Amino acid sequence: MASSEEEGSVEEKENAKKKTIGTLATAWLTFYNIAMTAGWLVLAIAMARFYIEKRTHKGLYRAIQKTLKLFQTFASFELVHCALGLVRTSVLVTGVQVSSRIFMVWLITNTIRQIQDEESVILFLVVWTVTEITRYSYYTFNLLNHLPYFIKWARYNLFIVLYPLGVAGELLTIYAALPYARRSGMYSLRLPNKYNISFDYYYSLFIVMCSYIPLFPQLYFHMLRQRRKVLHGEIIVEKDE
Ligand SMILES: CCCCCCCCCCCCC[C@@H](O)CC(=O)SCCNC(=O)CCNC(=O)[C@H](O)C(C)(C)COP(=O)(O)OP(=O)(O)OC[C@H]1O[C@@H](n2cnc3c(N)ncnc32)[C@H](O)[C@@H]1OP(=O)(O)O
Repeated sequence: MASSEEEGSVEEKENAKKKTIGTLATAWLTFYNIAMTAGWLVLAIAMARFYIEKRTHKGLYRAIQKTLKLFQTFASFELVHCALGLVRTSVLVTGVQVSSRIFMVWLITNTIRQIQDEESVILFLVVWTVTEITRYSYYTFNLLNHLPYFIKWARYNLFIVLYPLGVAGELLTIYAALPYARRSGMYSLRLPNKYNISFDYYYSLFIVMCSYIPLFPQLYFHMLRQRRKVLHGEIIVEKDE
């Protein structure tokens, strides 16, 4: 049987280990949030400069696409953060949010070039940019324990308008992509083939569009609950999501 002295030192070691992990996690999250805020700020400046110089939105997506793809893909780390328990967020909610963005960037706007100049693309780009600058700066200042009230206010109020606008931009963009997806037969597998399976990207886009109906309200109500908790101090018992 271990003596009480030995037990005490095991506990001390465990506590020290937890503290080190906590410090490392905070350092990583601070670095990550600063990098993401900077990335989205660079995007905002690039978009504003493009529009001021060219006076048109045509060609804007092509001009900023590398930065967008880099930082939106980097957002996949958010799934790792909640899976590892570094942040108190549901993997499911984050998964839906991140995967829909990755899908929009890589499988819609990046691959279907003909739609890159659509106004709806600019709509979701502007909305995402405002959202992410606010969100990542909120996380950064929160971690540093110096959160200005206007950032807190913006984080938990702007989404009320920005979320529906972003969703509208995304849905209109997928809708604009439909004819090109149908004509090109891209990412589709027709029968007969050696795997004996068929997949139609065009129809799967309809499924994605329909999936916004049950999934978007979940995200929106999740944010409304967060808003009540953070701005009005309501204690909310979250069900396992
Ligand atoms: C394969 C094809 C799939 C297709 C699926 C199609 C269906 C799609 C339907 C959904 C459509 C979504 C569309 C969307 O892209 C449109 C837009 O985004 S429009 C723009 C407006 N959007 C927003 O405002 C929401 C932005 N997103 C988020 O806020 C988050 O992603 C979300 C997961 C929704 C919510 O975040 P969270 O639950 O984390 O809320 P909090 O910010 O309050 O954080 C909770 C606590 O965790 C701490 N935290 C979280 N992340 C960090 C971090 N990076 N660093 C440090 N701390 C972090 C946070 O501080 C909170 O801690 P505490 O409670 O202690 O204060």
